[in-house]
Parts: sequence; structure tokens; C-alpha cells
Amino acid sequence: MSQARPPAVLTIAGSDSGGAAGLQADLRTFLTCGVHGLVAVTAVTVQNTLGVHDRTDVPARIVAAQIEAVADDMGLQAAKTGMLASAEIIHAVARACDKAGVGRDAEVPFVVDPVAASMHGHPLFDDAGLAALRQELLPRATVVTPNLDEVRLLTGIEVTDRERMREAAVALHGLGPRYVLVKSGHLVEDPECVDVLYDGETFTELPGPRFATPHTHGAGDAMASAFTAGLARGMEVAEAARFGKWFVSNAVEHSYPMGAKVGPVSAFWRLAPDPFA
Ligand SMILES: Nc1ncnc2c1ncn2[C@@H]1O[C@H](COP(=O)(O)OP(=O)(O)OP(=O)(O)O)[C@@H](O)[C@H]1O
Ligand SMILES: Cc1ncc(COP(=O)(O)O)c(N)n1
Repeated sequence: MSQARPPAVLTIAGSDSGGAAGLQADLRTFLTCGVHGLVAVTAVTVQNTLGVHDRTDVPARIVAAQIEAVADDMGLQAAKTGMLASAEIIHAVARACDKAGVGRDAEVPFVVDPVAASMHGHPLFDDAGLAALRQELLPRATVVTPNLDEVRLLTGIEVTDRERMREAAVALHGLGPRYVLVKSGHLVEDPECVDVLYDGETFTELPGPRFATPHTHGAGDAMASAFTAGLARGMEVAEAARFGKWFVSNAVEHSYPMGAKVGPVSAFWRLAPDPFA
């Protein structure tokens, strides 16, 4: 029997009944990246490939208790957030992360994926949630990983090209995270898909092809989870970002149709042998 202990990584996220995004995507990514996944569930969504049809939020004190229970018992090598649902939950997460030593100035790296809406456009928190995210979580983040809609909500900047991505990264860095990773999936006129990492001084481009598939549900979660797994495995931030980009590029390339509309990105490609190859 193996005595080796994999790194433990916590996702603080909502459940997607469709299995494409949310904590389901995070745990699947963690498994294939060789880390043990822990979960603090924030909300249960009634979701399929057509959209988010209903949801219920988990009481904030139960979200915090989940974080404290696993951090105290198992110890964390990294943590990430996904859907946080409300200002009250964000407040509880910020306090619990401080207690657990998770954050930009603490021992455990903290990846904040500022999930504001599902890819179908359904909001996953309200204006109070956005303000709490800006005030309480961005200053605690080792890395924040917005898509272009989240960039607009957080900074007011409408990104139309790579130059504006850099401008947005600088504005986001001013809100307090150590690093900013601006994701390029929504820049659909660009023939490539080049994400940008910024540390306050230097821009690092994360290049990759743009695959012509409509099935990208869960791409953002897969990117942020693989990035977080890389940090937990001891990679430097830029190396972990490149690992995350490599993981999600493959996941999008191997995405598949499922249901009536937008299918999920794949983690199967990382299993050897791929059961569906
Ligand atoms: N068509 C594509 N081909 C290759 N990579 C892509 C494609 N679309 C997105 N990506 C990559 O997937 C990651 C997520 O990008 P995106 O900007 O779409 O974030 P998101 O909106 O949070 O994701 P989603 O809503 O699809 O889960 C990024 O690393 C991006 O480069
Ligand atoms: C529970 C949950 N968390 C996150 C997302 C965002 O993912 P996407 O942008 O792919 O819809 C989602 N749709 N549902």
C-alpha cells in the first residue's frame, strides 16, 4: 500500500448538476492533476446545458465551517474559489481563509476565480456580492483569474484586444491581488487564445490555439483548478499558470457534446489510456 500523501487542495464553489462547471469540474481537474480535492460547497444550482434554472445557497456559517473543518484536520497546500453566491458567504469565506492561513500574504496560496455569471449569462451573485468580492477577496488573492465579462464588472474596462487586456490587468492589480491572470476565451475575433499574467511589473503571455468548438462549459473552472493544483505541487506562479493554460487547452480540444446546448470541456484526455480515445 502506498504511503505517499498527495497535496490537499480546497475548492470553495457551487455545485453544477450538469457536471460541467463548479465543484464537479474542480474535483475532476484536481484528480487528473494529482492532488487530493477538498470541498466547501457554497450553493446548489439546478443547471444543465441550457442554463441555470434555480439554486439554493448554503448558509454562510456552514460554508465557513466546511473550510475550517478540512483545513484544521488535513492541512491545505492551496485553495481556490468559484461561485460564492452572496456577500454574506464572501464575508464568511474571507474570515475562514484568514483563520486557515490561506491568502496572498499567508502560507497557503489562494486563487480567486471571480465567477459572476454562468456562461449562459445567469448571475451567480448580485451587486452586494460584487462589492464584497472587490473589497474582501481581491486584496487577499495570490492570483485573480477573471474572464472579460468579470474584467468589465470589476474595472469598467471593455476589452476588445490584447492591448486592452494588459490595461485591464494593471487596473485589476490595483485592487490588491499579487498576480492577475486575464483570460482570453471571450476575445472571439482573435485567431489565437492568449491569456495574460501580470505581477505588477511584468506581463507574461500564455499562448495557445483557439479551438473552433461551441463546447467550452467549465473551461474557466478547469483553468483555475489546474493552476491551483500546480501551486499546491510547488510550482512558481508563472509555471503554474502555464500548466493551467496547457491543461485547459487540451480540455477544450477534447471537449464533447452533451445535452441540447453547450457541452463540457474534457478531463478524460489526461487519463492514460483515454477510455474514449
Ligand atoms: N475556444 C477556445 N480554444 C482554446 N482555449 C480556450 C477557448 N475558449 C477558452 N479557452 C481557454 O479557456 C480558459 C477559460 O477562458 P474564458 O475566457 O472562456 O473563461 P471563462 O469565461 O471563465 O470560461 P467558461 O465560462 O467557458 O467556463 C482560458 O485559459 C482560455 O484561454
Ligand atoms: C456552480 C457553477 N460554478 C461556476 C460556473 C461558471 O462556469 P461557466 O462559466 O462555464 O458557466 C457555473 N456555471 N456553475
